[in-house]
Amino acid sequence: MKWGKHELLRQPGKPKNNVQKLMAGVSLRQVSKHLGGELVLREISLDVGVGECVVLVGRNGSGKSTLLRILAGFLLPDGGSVCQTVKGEKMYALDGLPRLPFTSAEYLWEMGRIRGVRPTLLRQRIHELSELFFLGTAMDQKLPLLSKGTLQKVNLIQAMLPGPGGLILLDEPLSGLDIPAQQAVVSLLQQWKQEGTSIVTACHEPLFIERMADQVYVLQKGRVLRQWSRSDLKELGEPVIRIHSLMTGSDTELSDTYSKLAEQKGVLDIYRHRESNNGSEEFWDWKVKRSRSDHIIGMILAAGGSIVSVLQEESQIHMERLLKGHHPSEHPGERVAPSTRPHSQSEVAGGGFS
Ligand SMILES: Nc1ncnc2c1ncn2[C@@H]1O[C@H](COP(=O)(O)OP(=O)(O)OP(=O)(O)O)[C@@H](O)[C@H]1O
Repeated sequence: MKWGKHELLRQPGKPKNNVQKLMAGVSLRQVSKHLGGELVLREISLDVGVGECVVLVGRNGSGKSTLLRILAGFLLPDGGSVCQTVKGEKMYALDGLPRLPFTSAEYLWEMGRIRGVRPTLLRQRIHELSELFFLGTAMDQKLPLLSKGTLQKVNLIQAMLPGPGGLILLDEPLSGLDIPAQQAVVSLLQQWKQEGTSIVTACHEPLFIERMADQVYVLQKGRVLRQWSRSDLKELGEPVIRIHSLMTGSDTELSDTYSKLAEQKGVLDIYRHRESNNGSEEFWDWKVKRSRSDHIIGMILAAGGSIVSVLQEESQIHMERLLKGHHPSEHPGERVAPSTRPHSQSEVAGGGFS
């Protein structure tokens, strides 16, 4: 389902595209914050343009939630300045939605009213968002009884009631959500971004980062370790498809096939899993560029292999390395020569899935 078929959340007169990206939508300069006697944010400077998405990544305790709370105005910085010229509402879905004794529907209604959304519009928005996030009967359940993922959906919906424009702050928005709900959130946020909504979010989902981020700030112990831009993410190249194939033949034949196919354009990695020491069957896990996947599947079949499964789109961001400060497109490992080993071990060409 594509949000906006009713055009309700589109602000009249606002262009859908070509939103001017002002570097001064939100600016933090040298912001520091102590909590419990500890310096948890150290001289953070950050700019969010209008219609830009900034993603904060970092290990637990690196300061992401504290930074979001400062942007939301829940915490005041001890040092530095926060300047916001973004027009429109400031919306937030931060961690820890209180489990108040309301049903989801009651809670969303009250939150919308507090935010000043007119009743007719509010009713429409609650209806559309609850459908989009597949809330179903959970609308009539009390918040304390909701599952973690469902509570997260309610949290996101309450943040989105004012509609696009302004600034939205999201702490791990996809956490606990099922795949359809994750996809719904990402496509809605993509649409909101195009309509000029500035987004700041702590998120560790590589595909979210790849699709949404204009800037990525890597936090480490309260500092900005690295900052990456959209152009850095563009170096990631196109999305990746995983193919699982069954290959048959003698050791020599399989090695020949491997040598031939591993060099094909668009092949990024191949893991070889031998079924048994004596047998002539191997499972190969492939990582290939999407644009070459049909061609490579054809080559596998032509080599006498069969396709066990094809999985869609994997992000090329290596999160662990990103958190350590490496460039988003940098991958570990080099291609190694193929060899055959027992089933318990696997071979890898060109690094690994990790
Ligand atoms: N109210 C508080 N009092 C004292 N220390 C706090 C408080 N809130 C957070 N901290 C500390 O501040 C540091 C940063 O916490 P924060 O929640 O911002 O990190 P985070 O990057 O969001 O972590 P996580 O990924 O686990 O959510 C941590 O060391 C945390 O223990």
